[in-house]
Amino acid sequence: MKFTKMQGAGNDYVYVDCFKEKVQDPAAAAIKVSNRNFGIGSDGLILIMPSEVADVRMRMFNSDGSESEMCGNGIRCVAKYAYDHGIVSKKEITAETGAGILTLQLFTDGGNKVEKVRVNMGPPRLTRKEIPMLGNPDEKVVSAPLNVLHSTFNITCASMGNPHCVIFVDDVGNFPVEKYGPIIENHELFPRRTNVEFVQVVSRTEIRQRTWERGAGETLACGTGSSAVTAACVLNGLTEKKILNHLLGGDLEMEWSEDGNIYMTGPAVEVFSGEIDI
Ligand SMILES: N[C@@H](CCC[C@H](N)C(=O)O)C(=O)O
Repeated sequence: MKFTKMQGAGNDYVYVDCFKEKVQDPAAAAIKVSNRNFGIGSDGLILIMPSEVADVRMRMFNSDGSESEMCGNGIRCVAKYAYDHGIVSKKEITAETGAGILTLQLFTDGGNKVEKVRVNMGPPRLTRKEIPMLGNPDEKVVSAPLNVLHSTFNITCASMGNPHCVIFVDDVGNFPVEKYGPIIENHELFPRRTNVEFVQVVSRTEIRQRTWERGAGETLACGTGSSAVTAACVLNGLTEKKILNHLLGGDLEMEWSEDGNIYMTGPAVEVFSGEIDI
């Protein structure tokens, strides 16, 4: 299988061009290629596919083989691959995902390669039934208490096509993400599990985020997570609607716009290409 390794803010995936390649069992391939000792090493596998309703289609698999509806850092890299490898020739493109059809704006460098992408991530979906979460289906979850081990956290939850649980902490750098992340990911409140974001507010326009991803563990960045966090910051009255998010692997510019959609702007980088037996 021919592949290209790409990363967006350090959130790295193995990408397969399914305009040319066929992947029989993507879940098994995701587990194999993601292994950082015996495989290529990544947070998961992303298939770049033809679409009947958009310029390109993305399917995304976590490193444990589970499929997610959406990947924010991944969709920027899909857009870069599609433009740089001649699948599209426009600088505004559409992409079909499990979270619907998204519109992306591409920014190129001097060599006409994409270096930055702005994505309309759509609106945050805030009710329990949309996330999904147990409890009153029409209720929003904003700063609701959740007991984990011997601590109580106030959680704010949102779906960006995939589920997110946001927790504000005082010192995110020293927060034990590995201790609490997996317990909240698998908490009975979330029937499809959840991604978990730990966030420190630096100012009204700047935050720091670490993410425990469903199906992958702690990663260097999460684009859908950053979008859910932007909504959570505003809903809790902590920041303006336009913020700079510092993640472990880089920065994302975020905006919850007046049109109700969340816009994310960030880097997309091709690392290397190769071939692997699967
Ligand atoms: N890192 C991604 C999200 C990947 C999927 C997630 N782990 C899930 O299972 O929903 C991003 O940048 O959004």
